[in-house]
Amino acid sequence: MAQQKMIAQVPFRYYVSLLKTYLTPQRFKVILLVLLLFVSIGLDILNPQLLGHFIDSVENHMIILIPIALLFIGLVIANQIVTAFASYISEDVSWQATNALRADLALHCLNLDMSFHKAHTPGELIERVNGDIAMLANFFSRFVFYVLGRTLLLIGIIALTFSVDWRVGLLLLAFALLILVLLRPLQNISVPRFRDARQASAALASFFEERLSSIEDIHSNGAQSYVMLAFSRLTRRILHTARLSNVTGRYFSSAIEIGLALAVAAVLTLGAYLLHSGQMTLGAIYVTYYYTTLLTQSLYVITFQINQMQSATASIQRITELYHTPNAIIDGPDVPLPSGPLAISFDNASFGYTPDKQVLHDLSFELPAGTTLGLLGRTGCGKTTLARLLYRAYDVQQGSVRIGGIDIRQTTLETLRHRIGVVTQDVQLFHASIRDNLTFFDPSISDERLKQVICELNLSQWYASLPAGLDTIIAGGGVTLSSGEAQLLAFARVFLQNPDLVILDEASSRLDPVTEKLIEGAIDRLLAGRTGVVIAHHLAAVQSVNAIMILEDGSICEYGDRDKLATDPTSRFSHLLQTGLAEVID
Ligand SMILES: Nc1ncnc2c1ncn2[C@@H]1O[C@H](COP(=O)(O)OP(=O)(O)OP(=O)(O)O)[C@@H](O)[C@H]1O
Repeated sequence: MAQQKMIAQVPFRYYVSLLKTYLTPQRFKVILLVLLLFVSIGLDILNPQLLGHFIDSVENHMIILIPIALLFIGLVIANQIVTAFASYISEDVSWQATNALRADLALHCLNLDMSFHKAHTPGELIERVNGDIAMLANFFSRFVFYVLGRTLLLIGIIALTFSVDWRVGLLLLAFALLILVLLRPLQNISVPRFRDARQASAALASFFEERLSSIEDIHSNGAQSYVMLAFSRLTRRILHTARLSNVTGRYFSSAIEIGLALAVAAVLTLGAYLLHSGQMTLGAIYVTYYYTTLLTQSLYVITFQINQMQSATASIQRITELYHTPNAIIDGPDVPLPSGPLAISFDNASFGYTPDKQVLHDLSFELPAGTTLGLLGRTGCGKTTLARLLYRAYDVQQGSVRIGGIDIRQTTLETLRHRIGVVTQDVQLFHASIRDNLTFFDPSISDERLKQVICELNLSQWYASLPAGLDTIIAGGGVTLSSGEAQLLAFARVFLQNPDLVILDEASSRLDPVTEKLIEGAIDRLLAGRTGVVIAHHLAAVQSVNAIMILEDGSICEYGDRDKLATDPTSRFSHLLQTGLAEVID
């Protein structure tokens, strides 16, 4: 219902602004295209006149028949060349515009906040950025240029027939208006059908993407048949909606065909009457007949393109919706953060993912710059959530979070995230080379720097075993990394970024004892001279931190200097040290 409301609200000026934004950079090509269209329209109108002359000259001026015929053939060939050139430019302009829009939308999606991404599956967004935008290519090329061109042709034809005989002109004008008026209600029937069809296809893409990403669970549970059941339900919906939308589209061509038959009959009857009364020549009747079919063809093209536009309309509506989805995390005025390690402070900060459930309650603490905090607590107590607030994956609902003394809402996301390095529990690797996985496709980082970081992480031996060094392709058919190795790569990424605040979320939990030992020293080096937050389930991971915080149900249960807490027999931390973290916390 909300969607329906939104759809009804896409204003005409949005189409204009879309065209203006994406066609202005290509204005010279657009001007050339318009000129070519004019030439082509002129030729379309001129050619039947030649044929009329030809027919009228058959009886008396045989001598000029051959030149007329040759000129006619020449103009037809010229028209075809002009049309081919125009269609090349039109496709070029439309795909350039479409790709520019695609890039803008992709960037918008990448920048949208985490709550948006939790609510929309990647499959759904891929369908928007790919499927819906492909629909728009039609709008940019065929609709704009063909419809505009054909409309001009239509006006030209009607003006010319008026000059031949005002009664014929009036008849064609009435016919064109009638068809255009009839199309309006048909359009209202089609738009929702097209939209449903696109939505059904987006739902399938989203479903399949989600299932493929959990393929391991599906295999291990033998759940293929259940997946296929849901799959066939979705494909049935596609069948139903696509059938309905395509059949609705047929109404247009049927209306046009019937209209053409009526118009030709009316024009020929009128022509016969005028011929008999000596007011019209046979050639003029032929020209009128030709114009009637040309006019009908143009109406057909216009309505067919409007028909196509219906799908573009549905796409535009869905793209508009996505494009105007505001980012919940808004850049501040870019108050600069101090250089060097960054202090952290939470002031009465509260947060919940949903309004009905608060996850962190009224947190207040300060962590001086250059010190490291070990964050402990039961599963689900809010450790990861606290870390997410630091890099503004989400914003607090009450209170504030300050980094380097600055409220993080006063900085920009770029500034903030540039200064923070994060290693999360789930390391995402791309199907790309080790180099690209380390640098996030940034070519300015040299191979020497990468090798230096690999060496610092004591990964030289592992690196030597890679078949193609930094060019080794990982994931998606390439070299498969263990989760430990993947985490080591994530460490290397943070090393390269050289941040002033480092967050390690369960960073060592997946490492086997040997690998863990391997990078222990590297972690110390990574945290040295920086502020650090280490979320851990292992007490070993918080051995060298300066401060300890224990969270319980989203509140601070204990916070203080690690050594002091360790030696205070009444502290929760010293109790953990004696009993072992696993029994008490997990
Ligand atoms: N994206 C999310 N949307 C809604 N609720 C969430 C989301 N992420 C976490 N939660 C909920 O918030 C609470 C705190 O989760 P959080 O991941 O911060 O805990 P944690 O202490 O890091 O747990 P763990 O030790 O298992 O990683 C949990 O109840 C969890 O279900």
